[in-house]
Amino acid sequence: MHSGANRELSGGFPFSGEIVGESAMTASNEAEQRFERIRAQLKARLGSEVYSSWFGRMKLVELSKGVARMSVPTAFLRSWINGHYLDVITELWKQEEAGILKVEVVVRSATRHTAPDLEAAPLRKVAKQAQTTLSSGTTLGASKQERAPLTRTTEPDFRQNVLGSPLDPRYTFASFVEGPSNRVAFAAARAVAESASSAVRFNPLFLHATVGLGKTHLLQAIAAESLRHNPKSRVVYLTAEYFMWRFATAIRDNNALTLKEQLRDIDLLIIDDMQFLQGKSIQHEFCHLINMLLDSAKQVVVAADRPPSELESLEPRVRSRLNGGVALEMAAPDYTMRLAMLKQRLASAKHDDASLDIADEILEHVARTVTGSGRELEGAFNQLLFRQSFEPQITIDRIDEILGHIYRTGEPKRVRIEDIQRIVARHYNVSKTELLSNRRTRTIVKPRQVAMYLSKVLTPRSLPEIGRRFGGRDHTTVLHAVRKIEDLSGADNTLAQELELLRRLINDQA
Ligand SMILES: Nc1ncnc2c1ncn2[C@@H]1O[C@H](COP(=O)(O)OP(=O)(O)OP(=O)(O)O)[C@@H](O)[C@H]1O
Repeated sequence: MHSGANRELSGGFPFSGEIVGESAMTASNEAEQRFERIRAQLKARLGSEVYSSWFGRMKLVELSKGVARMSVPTAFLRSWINGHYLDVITELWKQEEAGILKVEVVVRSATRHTAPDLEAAPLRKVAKQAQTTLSSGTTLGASKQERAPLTRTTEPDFRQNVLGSPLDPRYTFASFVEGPSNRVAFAAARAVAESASSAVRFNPLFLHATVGLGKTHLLQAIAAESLRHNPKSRVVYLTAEYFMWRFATAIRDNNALTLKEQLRDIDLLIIDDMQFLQGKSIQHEFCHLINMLLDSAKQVVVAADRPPSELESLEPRVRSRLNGGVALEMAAPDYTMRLAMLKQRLASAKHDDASLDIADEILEHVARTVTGSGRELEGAFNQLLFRQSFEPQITIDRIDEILGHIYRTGEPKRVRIEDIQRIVARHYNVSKTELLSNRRTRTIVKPRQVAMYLSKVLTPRSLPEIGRRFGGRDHTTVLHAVRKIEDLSGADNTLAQELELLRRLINDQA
């Protein structure tokens, strides 16, 4: 994190804090008082039930240069408020402060921290799913702030409009360790990021690798670097799952046309986790979009866990379009790269806390023994840092003991959907058959939605796959369940505690 200087608001309210997240910013008392009055008026106009459903967790981030910026915890809340209440909020702000030109609602992405713990890996995936960036730094969802710190080279951008979110500023070319296993992919990524849109050479550029080998890091570095080279270019980074969700909600809210127009108007489209793109109509939209971009010589970059020819769930025409460019594989890092990654993480951690240190021989030992992906190394490093804080004289034997499960399995523990279903069913005293059935009684709907939610946050499974595992439901049903539980748990402490308890039971089981 970096400290931001005190600033003077246009309305004359002093405002100080950091530019990392709304939690880091403290709006002045006067601004807060105005916001409080707006909240009270919203409650009076809409009734306390509607108010608490949509605005209960809204906070003031900033009042600056004619812009009132508020934050909410989920992308869903943001899109709902924007779609239904932006006019009324704008009107109320204007009554409070005539100089307000614009009202923005952003997602509190930077405040989602999880403990540095290996089991957190699947959670990162969920956060990643909800990311989109436009050149103007616009948000649709949460960002991957849970990741361990790498060097920040840019400040997060909080400007918002209809699409997109700030990229994770730690994912840059500078923080990406290059070596024999990713050199070609790295060079292609740089070439794409540095070339003007008129000089498109590898199109589409398709990067593939198994989990945790740096695809997302490289994709986000492409986006960040392209924007650095050409700040006016329109860059969109999003995951396939998020693309699906955007279309599903746009269709539901009758604004698919607007979304299509926004997507048509971009210079660089970057799609992550392509293997999760499901559904005929969504694939049709996607195919249409990339055809249009490729035909107008706009760059498309795609990443997946396998080459295009093996993406069986994709329609043949989407596959063939992806096959028409350059496909490059990234493999696991060698010892030198692993050591460089660990050293880089340590340097970044020291940047935040100069008292931290880990002996070279320990880093070398970990680089020799944790031979899998960047994500495993990240997990091992976080464990090391955590242990060092209360075992400063830590020995190599002790490290082997702590990291043994990574060495043994080569992968963090995986939670299974069956275990989630079993544990949730037992907790709520329903049978697994009922959980998977079509019964819609409240006593069954809630456990079913909780189980779907936990499946999404505790496993790397896609929404369509979770839908299949819950009695052949559609992915939009799963998405609805995830959003519902996410929103309810923010307002309902008992539910939040239940979820925490279930998480523990499930993790103990894994
Ligand atoms: N070559 C590398 N240099 C620096 N960091 C790396 C490298 N490869 C992986 N990492 C780090 O490992 C972690 C996992 O990488 P990332 O999320 O980019 O993997 P991924 O290939 O997208 O995985 P998944 O398929 O699960 O989405 C990140 O913290 C990333 O910064």
